[in-house]
Amino acid sequence: MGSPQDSDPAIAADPAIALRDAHAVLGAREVLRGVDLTVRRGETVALLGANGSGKSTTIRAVLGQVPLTDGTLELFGTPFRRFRDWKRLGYVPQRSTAAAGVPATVREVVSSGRLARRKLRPLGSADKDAVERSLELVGMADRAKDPVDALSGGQHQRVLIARALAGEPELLIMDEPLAGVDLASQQVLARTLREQVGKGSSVLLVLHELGPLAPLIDRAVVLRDGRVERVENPDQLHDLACHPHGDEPAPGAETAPKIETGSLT
Ligand SMILES: Nc1ncnc2c1ncn2[C@@H]1O[C@H](COP(=O)(O)OP(=O)(O)OP(=O)(O)O)[C@@H](O)[C@H]1O
Repeated sequence: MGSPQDSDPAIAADPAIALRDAHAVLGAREVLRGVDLTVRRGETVALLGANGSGKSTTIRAVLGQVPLTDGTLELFGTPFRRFRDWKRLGYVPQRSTAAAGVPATVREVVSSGRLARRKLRPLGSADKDAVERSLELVGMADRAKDPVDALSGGQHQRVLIARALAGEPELLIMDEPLAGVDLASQQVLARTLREQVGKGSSVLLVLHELGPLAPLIDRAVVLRDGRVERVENPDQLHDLACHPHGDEPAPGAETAPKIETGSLT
C-alpha cells in the first residue's frame, strides 16, 4: 500500500524495519540463519511459513527480545542499539502469552498502550481520546468496564489490538492476530488495519492464513528453517497461504474456502 510518506524521499529511504542477514540462537540451536526482511513505510508485510520456521523469533528479534548473533537491524533508519523511540512501535503478541489472569478492566489494559507516550504522567485528554478511539475501532467500547478475564478469546485478541493501536504506532507488529478468531473478528481486524495503513502506518504480521487480510498484504515473506525461502507479491498470495512451501493441492481439492475459515493449522 502506498502511503502519504512515500512522497518524502528522505523518509521513504528509511524503512520501518531493515533486518539484514539476521542470525539468532535459542537454546543450542541456530533458529535464524540469515533472515533478510524489509518493511517499508506504509507497507503491510506478512511473514508466512510452517510451524517452527522462525516467524515468531524473527518478530522477537525485531523487537529486541531475541539478540542477534550476527547481522544488522535498523528501525526507522536507526541502528537497533541506538533506537529508543519505542512509542513508534505497537506490538500484539500471540494471544496465549498476554493478559491472561490480569486483574484489570478492558479500558485499563488498552490504556496501558499509552505508557510509552505519556511516560509517568496521568492520562490526559489526548490519551483518553486515543483509548476510546481504539476501543471503538475494534468494537469493544461497550465492554470497556468489564474485566479482561470475562472476555472470550477473540474479544481478548481485539483488546490486545486496541492496546497496540492506542499508542498510535507508526509500525504495528502482530504475531498471529487471526489465531482462534472468528470471521467477524477477522473482518474487524481487516477494517482496523486498513484504517492504520490509510494513515501511513507500516504493518508486519505473522499469519498462517490470510483470510480477510489478503487484500491488505503488499508482500509475503515465506520462511523455512530460519531462512527466507521466497518473497511473493499479492498475485501469489492465495496459493501461498494454502501451500506455503509450494505443495500442490490434491487434485480436485477445494482451496478457496480454506482462506476464509479462520481455523488455523
Ligand atoms: N526458547 C526456545 N529455546 C529453544 N528453541 C526455541 C525456543 N523458542 C523457539 N525455539 C525453536 O525455534 C524454532 C523457531 O520457532 P518460532 O517460534 O520462531 O517458529 P514459528 O515459525 O513462529 O512457529 P509457529 O508457526 O509454530 O508459531 C523452532 O524450532 C522452535 O522449536
